[in-house]
Amino acid sequence: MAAEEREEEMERKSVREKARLRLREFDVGDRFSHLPLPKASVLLPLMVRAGKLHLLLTVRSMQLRRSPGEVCFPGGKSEAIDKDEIDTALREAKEEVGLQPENVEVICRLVPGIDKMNYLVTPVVGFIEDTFQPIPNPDEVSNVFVVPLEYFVKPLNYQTVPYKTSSGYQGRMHSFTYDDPEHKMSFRIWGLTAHFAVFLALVIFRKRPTFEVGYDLDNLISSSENHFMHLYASVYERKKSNI
Ligand SMILES: CCCC(=O)SCCNC(=O)CCNC(=O)[C@H](O)C(C)(C)COP(=O)(O)OP(=O)(O)OC[C@H]1O[C@@H](n2cnc3c(N)ncnc32)[C@H](O)[C@@H]1OP(=O)(O)O
Ligand SMILES: [Mg+2]
Repeated sequence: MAAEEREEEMERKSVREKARLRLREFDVGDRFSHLPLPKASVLLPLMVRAGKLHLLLTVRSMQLRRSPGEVCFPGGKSEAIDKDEIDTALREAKEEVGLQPENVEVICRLVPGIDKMNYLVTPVVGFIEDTFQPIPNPDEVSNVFVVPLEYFVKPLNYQTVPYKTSSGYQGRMHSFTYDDPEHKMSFRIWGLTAHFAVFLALVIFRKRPTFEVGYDLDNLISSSENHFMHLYASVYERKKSNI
């Protein structure tokens, strides 16, 4: 290995090691697994490219019934064969973009979110190699692209949009437009996907973003869990009153 390559390899390892340590502090493990909602998982695939962390994202096929054409992470609903949320994320990533589970270094599970169908969606963070060549399954995925993780704290094109869930919970959603130099295309990343990407960037970079977030950044762990519990309470109350 040439000296330059050796240096690059060492830099890659140190970027990964720093991120790994920060992520482990935020690992929720199976603490939310008992909640009585249908389950889904997404894989937040991190890679180091040109010395910087990047996230891999997909564009959903236009043929899908749910959220066609939207940007999301590889992922999907839990199936009976899945042992836990990590299994679901890895199985779905294999099905959707041809990522082999043995090529993912799983680091942690982060605080879940709730989607518009009231699924409990667990984000699983894992490292992949930057040499990974996705094989999109055309039934589910129409495109795959990568975004520097830093974009989710320091975007060039950002909006915040109001939303109200079916359970009556009101909030604001992040919406990023990313001009991808590789595909020479713009991608809009919003909603739950943007929410997970922002949280991941906050956990890893520990710096104040250039836009408002609904967290106390000095107490990110408790603040993110409180945020989720408010959302969950509103969904739970609604489900109870519908019984
Ligand atoms: C409250 C905020 C709400 C929002 O944020 S909306 C704004 C932006 N959108 C987002 O952020 C996307 C958020 N959603 C997601 O990430 C995903 O929908 C979520 C929650 C992880 C669930 O994963 P999905 O991908 O919907 O589920 P999935 O992968 O299990 O299945 C998708 C559909 O594909 C189908 N499918 C699976 N394998 C297939 C195959 N081999 N050939 C053809 N179709 C196949 C599967 O049946 C499913 O269809 P359906 O949804 O049941 O109609
Ligand atoms: Mg899916």
